[in-house]
Amino acid sequence: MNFFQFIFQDWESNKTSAKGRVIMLLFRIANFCTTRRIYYYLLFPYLVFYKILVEWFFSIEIPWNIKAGCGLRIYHGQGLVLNNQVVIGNYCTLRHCTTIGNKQLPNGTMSHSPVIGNYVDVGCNTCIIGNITIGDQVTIGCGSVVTKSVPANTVVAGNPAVPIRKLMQAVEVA
Ligand SMILES: CC(C)(COP(=O)(O)OP(=O)(O)OC[C@H]1O[C@@H](n2cnc3c(N)ncnc32)[C@H](O)[C@@H]1OP(=O)(O)O)[C@@H](O)C(=O)NCCC(=O)NCCS
Ligand SMILES: CC(=O)OC[C@H](N)C(=O)O
Repeated sequence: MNFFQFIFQDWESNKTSAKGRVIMLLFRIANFCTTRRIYYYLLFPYLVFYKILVEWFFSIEIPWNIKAGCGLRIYHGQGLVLNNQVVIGNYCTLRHCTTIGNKQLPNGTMSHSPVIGNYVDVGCNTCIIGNITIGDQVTIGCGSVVTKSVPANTVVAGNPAVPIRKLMQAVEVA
């Protein structure tokens, strides 16, 4: 998928949220700098602008260099923090007051960050931390704390998050 297809898919996914559309457009331009080193140097002033506008003023931390699939939906656009090692699949939804990141291990090092599959729907006020994988088409209930991997087609909720339902119908993953 090329740069313009990403922008088109995000635009479509965020059609109910003008703020989501703006954030994703700004992110995709910044994320374009990961494609070649030269773009990083040429667009460095833009990366500074992106960081100041989106992090400081919008209170959204989507690092410019994360791997994020197409059609990423940002609902409400407040208080979202992602570690720069997070990987997000296609057509996921992220809501406000959500953190996806690493944790300190007993030996003092930092863990990897979660890898999120396709069509994952993350409820508001959620923390997903550690070296874990969230399978395709998982739904995470609002207020959940997820510290363990979640198999595909599962609804989890709570602190700690536990499966509350298994989805019978899986959508076809692009
Ligand atoms: C997880 C979720 C998708 C489940 O929806 P559902 O399938 O309709 O589930 P139900 O309401 O039938 O609840 C099933 C059980 O899970 C519990 N449960 C549901 N959501 C929960 C949550 N977020 N945290 C803890 N428990 C939850 C219910 O209390 C119920 O428990 P019980 O069987 O002991 O009575 C939904 O509750 C949710 O949290 N969606 C997030 C949406 C969101 O973020 N909205 C904010 C918009 S800004
Ligand atoms: C706060 C609220 O109910 O928002 C609804 C929105 N469609 C969402 O799922 O995030």
